[in-house]
Amino acid sequence: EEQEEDTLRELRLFLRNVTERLSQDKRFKAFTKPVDIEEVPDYIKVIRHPMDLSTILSKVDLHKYVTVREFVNDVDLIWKNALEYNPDSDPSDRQIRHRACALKDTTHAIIRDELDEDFNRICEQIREAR
Ligand SMILES: CC(=O)c1nc(NC(=O)[C@H]2CNCCN2)sc1-c1cc(O)cc(O)c1
Repeated sequence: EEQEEDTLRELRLFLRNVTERLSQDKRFKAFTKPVDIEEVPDYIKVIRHPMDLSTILSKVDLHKYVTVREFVNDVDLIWKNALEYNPDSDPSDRQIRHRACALKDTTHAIIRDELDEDFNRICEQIREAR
């Protein structure tokens, strides 16, 4: 009903704000756009479920997220893919793994500090009812 649409509108505003803040952070530049298959042809063979911050922003606008949990699941895809694709000890792998861990920790810290528990519970109840 109308109250649910008000709640989901507020969720989309929160998720857009978090996504834009992550996308503006220079550390996360590699995570802002889909990996270019021309540039990195073996990527799609190794990583079955690619994800990036621009795709997440598009999903917010397409009303794909009803809970913060679904949003965090997609952010988790980004950094887990980066850890999986960059397992080696060479400096470029280490640098992107460090940035992937920073993306994880930054996202979870924002959610812990800025998501109201009662608001989150209402979103979870809307998800269960659908
Ligand atoms: C996002 C990601 O996981 C990624 N990983 C890389 N790894 C490497 O280049 C490692 C792989 N092991 C051997 C030594 N090179 S480059 C790269 C990337 C960075 C961008 O700025 C844009 C983009 O589309 C992809």
